Amino acid sequence: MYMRHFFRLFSAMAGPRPVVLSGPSGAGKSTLLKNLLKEYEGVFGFSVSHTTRSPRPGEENGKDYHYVTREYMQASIDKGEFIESAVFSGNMYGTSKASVQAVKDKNLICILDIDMQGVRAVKTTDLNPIYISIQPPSMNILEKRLRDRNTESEESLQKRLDAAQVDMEISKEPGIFDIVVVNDNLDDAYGKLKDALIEEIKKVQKNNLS
Ligand SMILES: Nc1nc2c(ncn2[C@@H]2O[C@H](COP(=O)(O)OP(=O)(O)O)[C@@H](O)[C@H]2O)c(=O)[nH]1
Ligand SMILES: Nc1ncnc2c1ncn2[C@@H]1O[C@H](COP(=O)(O)OP(=O)(O)O)[C@@H](O)[C@H]1O
Repeated sequence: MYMRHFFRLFSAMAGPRPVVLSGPSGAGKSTLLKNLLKEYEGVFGFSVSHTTRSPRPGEENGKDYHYVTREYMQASIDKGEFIESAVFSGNMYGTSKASVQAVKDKNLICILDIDMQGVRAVKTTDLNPIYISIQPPSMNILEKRLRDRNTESEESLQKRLDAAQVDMEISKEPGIFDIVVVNDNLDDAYGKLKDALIEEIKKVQKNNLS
């Protein structure tokens, strides 16, 4: 009884559990998380990563990513400012401590969109997120969606497809993810994602109302 009370108090102090969305490039992570941020404003907050890749048309510095140089990013990593960082498709990506803290300070559920290297690194921290894998229905559909997105050069597209193959294999290993959502029909996938998060969503809504 006493222990249960203690744990409840402890988890309330720690705030809501973060959510990690991972999965191959083109699986639909950004699309799904943008829907969540829109439908549940005041519940979710996005952990804005740093990257050395160039912004795509429509992307905003400080909103989608913090776009930085390699020199700046490496110096910040060396100073210990990052929870994790990785090289993906020739560019550096990383989650700064400040990005996650900014979301936690607002008492929101922090969403991290990170690759498999990031997932492994986060598992060694005390972040304790819910791990969700977003997977495409097939390699062919993934390739079509990535091509239709029209954001990548042929070289970048091939690198993403190679990484996707590895990602899809690793994601089958039991124990890495709490939930796997196959993004075939978007509305169905979004429904499954919401179902997986509804407990945490309700907790935050209740806390932020009281
Ligand atoms: N480890 C890690 N991966 C990240 C981070 N930010 C983004 N990524 C991953 O980097 C990969 C490439 O992201 P991006 O260039 O936006 O391309 P997209 O996935 O094709 O939209 C994706 O798998 C992201 O999940 C980060 O801070 N850390
Ligand atoms: N269920 C779906 N059906 C068809 N197209 C989709 C679906 N989900 C996402 N897309 C499209 O596929 C592309 C890749 O999705 P995106 O969210 O950018 O993936 P990720 O963030 O995982 O790289 C985008 O152009 C997006 O509009």
